[in-house]
Amino acid sequence: MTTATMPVSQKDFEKAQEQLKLLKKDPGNETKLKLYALFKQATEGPCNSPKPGMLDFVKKAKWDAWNSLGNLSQDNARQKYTELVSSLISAESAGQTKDASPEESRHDDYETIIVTTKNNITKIMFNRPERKNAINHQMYREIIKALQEAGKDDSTIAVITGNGEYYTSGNDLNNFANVQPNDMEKMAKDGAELLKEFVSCFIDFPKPLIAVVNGPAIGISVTLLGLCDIVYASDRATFHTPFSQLGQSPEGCSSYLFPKIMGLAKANEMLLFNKKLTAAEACAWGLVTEVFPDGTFQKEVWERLKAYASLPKNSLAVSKQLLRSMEKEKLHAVNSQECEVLKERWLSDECLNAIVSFFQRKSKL
Ligand SMILES: CCCCC/C=C/CC(=O)SCCNC(=O)CCNC(=O)[C@H](O)C(C)(C)COP(=O)(O)OP(=O)(O)OC[C@H]1O[C@@H](n2cnc3c(N)ncnc32)[C@H](O)[C@@H]1OP(=O)(O)O
Repeated sequence: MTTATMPVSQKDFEKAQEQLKLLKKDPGNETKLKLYALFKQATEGPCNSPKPGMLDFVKKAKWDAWNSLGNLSQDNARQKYTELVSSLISAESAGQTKDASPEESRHDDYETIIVTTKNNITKIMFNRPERKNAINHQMYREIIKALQEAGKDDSTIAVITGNGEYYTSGNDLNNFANVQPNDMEKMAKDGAELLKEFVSCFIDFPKPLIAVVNGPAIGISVTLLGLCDIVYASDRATFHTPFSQLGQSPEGCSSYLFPKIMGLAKANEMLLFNKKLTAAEACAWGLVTEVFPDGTFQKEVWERLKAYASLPKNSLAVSKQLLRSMEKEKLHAVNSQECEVLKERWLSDECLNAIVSFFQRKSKL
């Protein structure tokens, strides 16, 4: 959470040092390192001392923490130190332990998704439950922004999930509604560009990206699972890619990744013939990593993710990038081609009839 900048005097800073000594509970190594780093930065400025040897673990951890503060000003470091001590004191007096489990912080500026960070995990949650989390243009843009930020923030892993009953019902069909005949070509061109950028963010995401599929998933939300590193699903989830039913064609690199994941014969059933999979089938076909009973889904999955997110962050990131690197160029080429084909599909009578049918309440999946 961002706090307003309030100048902190030298006297407040010294008082915070005294208060820290009164803490009854050990605040945990992570917090102690943060305090050490902020203290050094506040009193000596940016870290200029030579990096300790790899095997000098304690000194190296302290040096890394200090060095990670970069050019943070001494005033700001003093302020952050004072705030951290004050939050530790309040947490202790409220009977809470404030160790390696910081509070959840909510990222501002999003309307269609909720983005939070806690326990080294940035969670991006589709948040239009009354529309089954259908992805409108604003949501595509917000997810792009959230992924770009999550790729750079301090979190170790990122999670994508849905709020409410659905994971998501896929593309919001209103994205095609109310378009004047003269604007159709522009709608298709802009849509293809947005889609290409959106899928690219998944291809390039630099850290482990985990899908927590809390309920039914449709269309693009299913194809993107092939670009996630782990997929956990509730046994209530289903997986449906009704592209031909909608007069459309596969996206999210599924035309390339699904045959690799599940074999061509099974990919054809999903991508050509609209076969809807249960969670158990999706797991047997390799699209889902593990299925959990719905009653214990959230508890079991988040406990597991919390443990994963405490693993060394950089090691996870480089390993993920290694696993993806050989395919990246290919995936971008597939994404471009899929978007080109879709651009044409969106102008086809087959697609337009399917959309009209949905809005006339004649067809639902
Ligand atoms: C930049 C563009 C990129 C494009 C990328 C392309 C991607 C391809 C795809 O994702 S294809 C998949 C598209 N999705 C669908 O076709 C799903 C359509 N929805 C349904 O079939 C049904 O709504 C349902 C099966 C998901 C749920 O049915 P149910 O009866 O349980 O609930 P309702 O239909 O009453 O839903 C509640 C309201 O939400 C609206 N809604 C749900 N999903 C969508 C959607 N995808 N698009 C638009 N609107 C959706 C639904 O219309 C209801 O609204 P209402 O209360 O006003 O009637």
